[in-house]
Amino acid sequence: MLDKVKNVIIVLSGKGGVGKSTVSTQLALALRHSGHKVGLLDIDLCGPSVPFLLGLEGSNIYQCDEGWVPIYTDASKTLAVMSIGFLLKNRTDPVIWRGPKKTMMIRQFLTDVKWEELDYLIIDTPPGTSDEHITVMECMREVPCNGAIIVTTPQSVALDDVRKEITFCKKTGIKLLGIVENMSGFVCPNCTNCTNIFSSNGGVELAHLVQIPHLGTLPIDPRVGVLAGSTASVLDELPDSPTAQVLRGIVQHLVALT
Ligand SMILES: Nc1ncnc2c1ncn2[C@@H]1O[C@H](COP(=O)(O)OP(=O)(O)OP(=O)(O)O)[C@@H](O)[C@H]1O
Repeated sequence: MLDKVKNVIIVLSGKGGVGKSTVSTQLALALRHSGHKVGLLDIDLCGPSVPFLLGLEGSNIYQCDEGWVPIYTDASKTLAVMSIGFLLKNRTDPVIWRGPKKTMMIRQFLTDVKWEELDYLIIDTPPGTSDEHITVMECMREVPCNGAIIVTTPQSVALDDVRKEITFCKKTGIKLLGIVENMSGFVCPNCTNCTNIFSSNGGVELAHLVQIPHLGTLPIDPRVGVLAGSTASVLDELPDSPTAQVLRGIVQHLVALT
């Protein structure tokens, strides 16, 4: 039930391991930090990472008359989370499902979860343009979907796949809100200097090429990895970091759009 959800934002990438779930969780935490009520829906059925990233593994979903109740991270219910990870008996159990079953599960996440009043619902997706993406795009025709944020790393091997995702969004009519370039350079934990280990600027150039906004460039920052496993926001824990600055900018951009 998405009738009480004001804004829906999908986080996508053609490539695995580029930091979609990290960006999704930190964006959800940053929106909450700025006073919004937020939901985070993980539709990566085969590799759900949101329960781990927020330290919610082992949490159990229960059902009320109106549907599944999402996991709330705090008593004030400012962050609601749903993932298949909460429905598996063991976190190492594989989900071996064909398309129709995946489609049914994602539809249930959108229609059978009792999402309370939310300012933003962030949807974290698996890599690629498969059943999960097609289903969510179909469902988005019926709800107030603001559009998609594309996450990429700067290397051309990721950018090529990300371009496919952009074409997919255009074909399915989902608005592209912008590109986030992640893992762009390494911030030394000792001197805080940033070194470009791989290439840099690929996301910026792609945004320019496909004429969508570049929302920001996030460095590799081991301190961000350390925050995984808790509901600690980069904005609270590392307020002066380049990551926090970029997240603040993305939040401002999204709030201005919505
Ligand atoms: N900017 C960053 N700085 C440091 N570590 C990062 C950063 N972004 C992501 N990571 C780390 O990289 C790993 C992969 O990130 P994440 O799980 O978010 O990627 P993903 O794109 O969602 O992967 P998947 O292919 O499962 O969808 C995680 O261990 C995460 O902590």
